[in-house]
Amino acid sequence: MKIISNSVEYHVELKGEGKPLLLLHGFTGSLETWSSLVQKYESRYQFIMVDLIGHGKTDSPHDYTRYTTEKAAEDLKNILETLGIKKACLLGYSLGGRLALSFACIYPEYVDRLVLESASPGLLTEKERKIRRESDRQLAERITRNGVADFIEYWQGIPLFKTQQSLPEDKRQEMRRQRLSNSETGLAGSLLGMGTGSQPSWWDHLQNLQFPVMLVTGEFDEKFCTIARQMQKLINNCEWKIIKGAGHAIHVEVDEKFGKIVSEFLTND
Ligand SMILES: C=C(O[C@H]1C=C[C@H](C(=O)CCC(=O)O)[C@@H](C(=O)O)[C@@H]1O)C(=O)O
Repeated sequence: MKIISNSVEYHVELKGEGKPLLLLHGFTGSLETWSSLVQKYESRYQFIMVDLIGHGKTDSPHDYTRYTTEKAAEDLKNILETLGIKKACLLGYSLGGRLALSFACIYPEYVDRLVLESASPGLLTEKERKIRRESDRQLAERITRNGVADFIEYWQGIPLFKTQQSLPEDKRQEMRRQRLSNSETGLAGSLLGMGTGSQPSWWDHLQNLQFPVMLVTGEFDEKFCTIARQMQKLINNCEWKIIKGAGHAIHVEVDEKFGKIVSEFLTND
């Protein structure tokens, strides 16, 4: 289905019955990344899958200021309102986790429980954010100059995704296909508008979260395990799961184990 929020046409798919669960994919991804999870648990949850702005079948505006975290969070609020959903659980992966946390900080009244997979609350200092904005700007420039295929060739090879090299070929090809289905405009806009250096820092807000939060990181993803360790100290009601045998994209690398821990957390009243 298509839902329009502030002139952006979002591609949204609903599947399953039960507790509403909003699923937010990562940078260069699409809602297709959740197919394994949805297939296994559609009898327990009403899955709301969204292609984020600039991704998948959702619009990719040319004005990168339309991609800000705050505007993307407002879009998610508008989508939930359009669907008549007053409160939902959220599961966000990486960029989708940063957006899920941003949504939860801005619109806490809509959040039942929050699962953050390999995600951060942003960067602590303006100096870090400035440096990151410049590196994301250079990546965006590369995408615009050389195209998506060149960028994905580079992106899938960064150290953060090292563990994905040992995935079965069919899984690697599926990830590649999803990444290649995105546009230069959308990926560049996402980096420029809602990159890690462009979003607000939520570090000082973590202590205010009142709903249950589960952080999930892969044991081989040192960077995001370090971030999760810091986050857990600041969040009142917070579990942190370190998943053996996984790197950054846990829901792809160890999908069965990931689905089990998420489902246990979401049904643990
Ligand atoms: C490389 C870093 O940051 C990027 C890595 C992960 C985020 C993401 O969504 C990747 C999803 C994927 O390709 O599977 C991405 C983001 O949050 O936008 C970051 O730019 C890093 O070292 O922080």
